[in-house]
Amino acid sequence: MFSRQWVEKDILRDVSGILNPGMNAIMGPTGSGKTSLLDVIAGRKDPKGLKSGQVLVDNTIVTSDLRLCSAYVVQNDILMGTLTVRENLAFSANLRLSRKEYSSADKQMRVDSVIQELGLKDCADTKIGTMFLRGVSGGEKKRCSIGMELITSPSLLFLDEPTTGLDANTANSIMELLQKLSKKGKTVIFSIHQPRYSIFSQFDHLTLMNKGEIIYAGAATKAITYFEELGYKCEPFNNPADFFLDVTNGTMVENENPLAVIYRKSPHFLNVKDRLTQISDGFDPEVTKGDRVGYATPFYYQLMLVSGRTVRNILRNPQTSYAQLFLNIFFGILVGLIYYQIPHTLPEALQNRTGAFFFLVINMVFGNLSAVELFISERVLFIHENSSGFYRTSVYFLSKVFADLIPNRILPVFIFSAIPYFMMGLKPDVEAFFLYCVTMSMVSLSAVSLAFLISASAGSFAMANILIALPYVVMMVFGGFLVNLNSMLSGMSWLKWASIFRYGYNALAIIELKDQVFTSNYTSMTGDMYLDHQEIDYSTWGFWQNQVALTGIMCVCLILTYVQLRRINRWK
Ligand SMILES: Nc1ncnc2c1ncn2[C@@H]1O[C@H](COP(=O)(O)OP(=O)(O)OP(=O)(O)O)[C@@H](O)[C@H]1O
Repeated sequence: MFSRQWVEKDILRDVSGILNPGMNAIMGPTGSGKTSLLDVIAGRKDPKGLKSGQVLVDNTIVTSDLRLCSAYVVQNDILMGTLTVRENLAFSANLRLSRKEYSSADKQMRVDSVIQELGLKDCADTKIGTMFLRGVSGGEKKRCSIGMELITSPSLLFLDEPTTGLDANTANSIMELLQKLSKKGKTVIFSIHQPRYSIFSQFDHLTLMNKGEIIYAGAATKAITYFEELGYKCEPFNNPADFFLDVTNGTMVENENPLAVIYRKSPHFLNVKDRLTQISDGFDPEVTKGDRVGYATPFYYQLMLVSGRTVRNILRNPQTSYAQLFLNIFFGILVGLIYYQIPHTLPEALQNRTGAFFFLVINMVFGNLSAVELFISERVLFIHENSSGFYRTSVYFLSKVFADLIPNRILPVFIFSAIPYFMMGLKPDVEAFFLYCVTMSMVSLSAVSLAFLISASAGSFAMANILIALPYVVMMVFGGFLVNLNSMLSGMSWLKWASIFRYGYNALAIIELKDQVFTSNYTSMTGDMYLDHQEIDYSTWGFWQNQVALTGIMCVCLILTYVQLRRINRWK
């Protein structure tokens, strides 16, 4: 149960070749290793998995830096659904084109020309679409994904199955566009499953894969002759792509791949091997290490654009924000009604006040549970954009803090705080009200920060829900209201130091009860006496230490959130 056994699997074996500018197709049946090969060449596979071999681009060893200066179109389109096609393209252009070389007008022109080239004019101002919002069609989405990469005019373009899921005409027009680019001297490398003839005829170079090995790599036009020489006949009118798949099917003999063995002995491969040996002989890894590639745009500019997009996304998808606001108003009124005009007579005066404070803190903490979805729902988008050089991790993190934490988590708190404060008839004092709002905001911020940390650490909602429930419930028990912390086992009571509930509850109790006098028929009791009895330090520092502790929890959680975002695995 506790020991993990890793089973090693050979996914690519003895794969060598040279790809030049032009249309380079990687073809083969499903599971033959097309995507794996593409990812290795593109520097997107975890180097730990590569046991031997080297990939060179322009005589430079491929590192993850290649991701910043090449383009990669993934199989499942990853776009911001609430933005239009034009806005998505502009986002890519603004972040990935250097401001020194391109003015705003130049970037605008590039967006327009990509829209023109990809035939996206009719849907340029249509939103991409989300789960709840019908947007552009699948083909238009695919073209937009390609456009996001073409914006930078990359000399090296990788595409993982660019035609999968598209109708024949759309697939054809996309391949024609890629061919046009390749004619301009760009190296287009793509995996493709079963192209029709008109698409196949656009390939310059073909790499045929079967079970992780190459069974042919060379000019696409010479592939049929190669297999005919081996005794395989392509029937007239048969699509060569279908013919190659038929050839690969059924050629495995136990663990042997005879076609791969024959290919490795062919004069063509020996020739390629000689050229590769020459390249590696004249290759000095130190001299050819290549300069570190940086981001195209500065930090503050990225922050402005990514925050702007986050705000726009919230405004166009306002359900969560509305629900948050509605929930705050509803619970504010509910608390106000339950504890309406708390009297100054004992025992209600103390019981209702302390009960109300605990209820308010519970609402503040649990009302922010929605924050756990923040990094999970955008995880794929973040990984794709971050690893493709759109923006730094710190930019993404700060954009969430500015565009989500402040408007979504602080503003509604003031509404929630103000409603019950006056309905309950708490201290009619401006300073007390202000300190009460500060405390509620700090409770909200520290609870949200903890939710952010869980969100950045968990891969799924289910996991995040389990992980968030545990600290919230433990902190509630150690909040000082449900159980007397002094009577607790000393081995457990230290947990009170990490309880957001305790700091929030203590601060609210100090603000309201300090210097108040409560009476009953024959006796009177001061708030200070109650605070003494509960061992709550109500000195000035005693009050502020709760705020310091909440700030500390918030800072630690936010720093750890950033660390977790950096640790997310970007390798495929
Ligand atoms: N991380 C991994 N762990 C285990 N097996 C893997 C891993 N990555 C790839 N494979 C296996 O390697 C083989 C090649 O996978 P790959 O995705 O490259 O194939 P493909 O030719 O692109 O297939 P398809 O056309 O279906 O996308 C498959 O059998 C796959 O299950």
